[in-house]
Amino acid sequence: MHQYLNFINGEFVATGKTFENHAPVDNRVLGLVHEAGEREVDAAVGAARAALKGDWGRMSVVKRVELLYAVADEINRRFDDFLQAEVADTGKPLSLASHIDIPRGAANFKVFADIVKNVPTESFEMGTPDGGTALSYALRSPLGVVAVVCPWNLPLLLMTWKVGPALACGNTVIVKPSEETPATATLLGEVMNAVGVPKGVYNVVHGFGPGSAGEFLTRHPGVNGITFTGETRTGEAIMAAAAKGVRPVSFELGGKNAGIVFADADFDKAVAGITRSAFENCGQVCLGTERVYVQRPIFDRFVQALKEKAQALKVGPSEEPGVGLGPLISAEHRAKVLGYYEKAKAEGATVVTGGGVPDMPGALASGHWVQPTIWTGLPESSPIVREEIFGPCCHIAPFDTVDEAIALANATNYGLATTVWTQNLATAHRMAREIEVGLCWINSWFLRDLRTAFGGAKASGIGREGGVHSLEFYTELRNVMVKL
Ligand SMILES: NC(=O)c1ccc[n+]([C@@H]2O[C@H](COP(=O)([O-])OP(=O)(O)OC[C@H]3O[C@@H](n4cnc5c(N)ncnc54)[C@H](O)[C@@H]3O)[C@@H](O)[C@H]2O)c1
Ligand SMILES: O=C/C=C/C=C(\O)C(=O)O
Repeated sequence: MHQYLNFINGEFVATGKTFENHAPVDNRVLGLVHEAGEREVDAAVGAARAALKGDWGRMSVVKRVELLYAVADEINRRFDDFLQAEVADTGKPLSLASHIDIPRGAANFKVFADIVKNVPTESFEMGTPDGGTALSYALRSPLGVVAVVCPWNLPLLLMTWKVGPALACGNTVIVKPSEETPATATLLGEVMNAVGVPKGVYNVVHGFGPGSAGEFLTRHPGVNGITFTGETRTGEAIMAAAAKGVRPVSFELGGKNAGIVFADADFDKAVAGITRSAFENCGQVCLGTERVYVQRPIFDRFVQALKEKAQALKVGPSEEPGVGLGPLISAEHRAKVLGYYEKAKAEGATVVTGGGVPDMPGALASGHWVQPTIWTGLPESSPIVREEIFGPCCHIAPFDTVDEAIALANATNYGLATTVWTQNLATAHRMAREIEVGLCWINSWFLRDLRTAFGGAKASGIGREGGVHSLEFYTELRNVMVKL
């Protein structure tokens, strides 16, 4: 039976306490995960602290950057190991993991290695009251020991999106992967040892949230900052933990994103874009679209076209060619999503397609499958339109004016992302300016330039990561004033 061990101070560490890791495609047991207790979390924080004081803390930026490039190259050299591990843990299609998850898992190290190598700081010269001058210059130093708490939907990508800049800025990290997806964070420990990253720089503790590794880590007084991606309500709990000791947080949280399609849009591109944003990764993407608003003249045509796209999605296991939709991550999450499917029916929604569970053959019948689903006809007040479902489903409603589209999109406590489809420049820029989100895609979705600011507004997050913006969280900026 495969064992997923903790990774502390360069060593793989078993504990006496394990839990099963299940494959979403057929619920088979993939292995046993060794849950870290307070002792292991304390050891990981101690190792990270020691590394800051050791070789890693004394290492030049040039050498650090070389090591991060080596990490990326080793991930790419072991591409298939990471691909198989990620696909087993999540059930996502091979095509998706091989084009997005694993390549980005490596790229996240290279982009921040390049940024820290090239980013300038500031300097000012001023006149002083005695008629002389003074020179100020800024220095960046590492934040210190950083806790990285990760979700299960894009496990490697979202973990290295944080570990990459953290290490590039000279910090050390303790990663707490989701209990649903332990594999690739553990595998990265092998990579760190293989390329010579000093022990204690990268640590992994497995477990759950409350009363387990997640809580022990975020409450640990030796942690200098917490970067977290997950549900908004989890963010609230972690923020409370971070308050003791006044530790900074960087949060990527939940969303209930709107997709807005104007009558003048390129119709086929808009249909393809909304299909991706609603159903990719089985709807388990925080940036995904669960609320679609379509301008009235093309509403019926658009609903029909999206229905055809949803019904054309091949549902099946990762390795099957042409699979477009895998399972949800767990039986628990599937029960949550199916609860919303039932709620929509009970509220009288028009079920355009889906709303249930596909028939799967053999062992696959034990997987966490749901049908891609489209609803119309519900009021904006419905929980289906208000609450994050995080599954392959969306509600489509018509609108008439730009003002109405903006009001509909903004009528949520979330503020993560939106995707707007129009060929009218004025409309596009007005939507971009007035929609209250951190990420606005025009005639595109999930198109990523890693140098740009990434994050959510309102209840969807705190702070921005990406490009030089990551340095604001992962470093302390010190101003030095010299009297000349
Ligand atoms: N904004 C983004 O970039 C982004 C990206 C991916 C996922 N998400 C969000 O994440 C959610 C899905 O992921 P999930 O179900 O893993 O989220 P989750 O909040 O349930 O768990 C995320 C991580 O937090 C840990 N955790 C839970 N409670 C904790 C606590 N009290 N203290 C410390 N750690 C705790 C979990 O063990 C897990 O590792 C969705 O809401 C989705 O929108 C957001
Ligand atoms: O599910 C959420 C996806 C988040 C994506 C990123 O953080 C990224 O592309 O850097």
